[in-house]
Amino acid sequence: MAQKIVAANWKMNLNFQEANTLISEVTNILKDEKRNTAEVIFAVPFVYVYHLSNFLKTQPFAVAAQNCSEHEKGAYTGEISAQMLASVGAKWVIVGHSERRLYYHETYRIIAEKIQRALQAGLKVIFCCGESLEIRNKNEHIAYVQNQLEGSLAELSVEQMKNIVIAYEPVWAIGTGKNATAEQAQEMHAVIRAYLKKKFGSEIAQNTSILYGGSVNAQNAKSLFSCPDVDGGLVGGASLKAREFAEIVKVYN
Ligand SMILES: O=C[C@H](O)COP(=O)(O)O
Repeated sequence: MAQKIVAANWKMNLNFQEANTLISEVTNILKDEKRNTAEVIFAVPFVYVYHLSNFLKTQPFAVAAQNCSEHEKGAYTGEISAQMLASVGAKWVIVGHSERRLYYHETYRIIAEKIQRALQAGLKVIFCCGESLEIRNKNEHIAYVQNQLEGSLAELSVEQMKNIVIAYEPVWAIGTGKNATAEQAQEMHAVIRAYLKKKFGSEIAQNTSILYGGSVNAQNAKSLFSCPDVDGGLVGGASLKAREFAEIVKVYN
């Protein structure tokens, strides 16, 4: 059975003070709840990873970074390695987000290398995939996502796959307020699970969490999360509002 997960992706938002306020508000709201079944992760800007990991140390919430370098270490000015992130308390890292693929030209190969670095450093990975509107309109979305999976996950072992979560994020739904319907999400999640079964076997297919991302909010989370192959969400905009994000987490209560 795959773990249910609700992950916040703050992207490049919030100054330090705002970040502290938000995390305090969210965790305060959630701490009085009967402990829900979902794991809650906050993917925060690099510069807050150390501080927020310490802040959450005694609480049942984990910190993720939003990216890491494909290199282990050395002369890569401005880069942050997976090992550095692990050493300051990150437990997770997002890899292959469509914004990284689009704006920073991350290829399947670079993403595969980042995944290897992250796993070597002991981080768990949220691997993102998803098609653009153009590809969906050509009805090529299924083959496209299958290629993304094959392009970056194919070399992983079954053992390594135990530390991978997949986030299906159709690009046309990200930040647009236009989420995929439950049917569209379920269709692709089933495709992803079928890929996992074929490539890594039934156990990995059953136990890998597959999250949906793209305009998830407190109104649509319930219907999206009740799809049989949707194991939670990767939430952008709505994760910047304490009450709304907490409502999304509470879908699993
Ligand atoms: O990583 C999160 C996704 O890009 C979704 O962002 P959004 O919830 O603002 O659409």
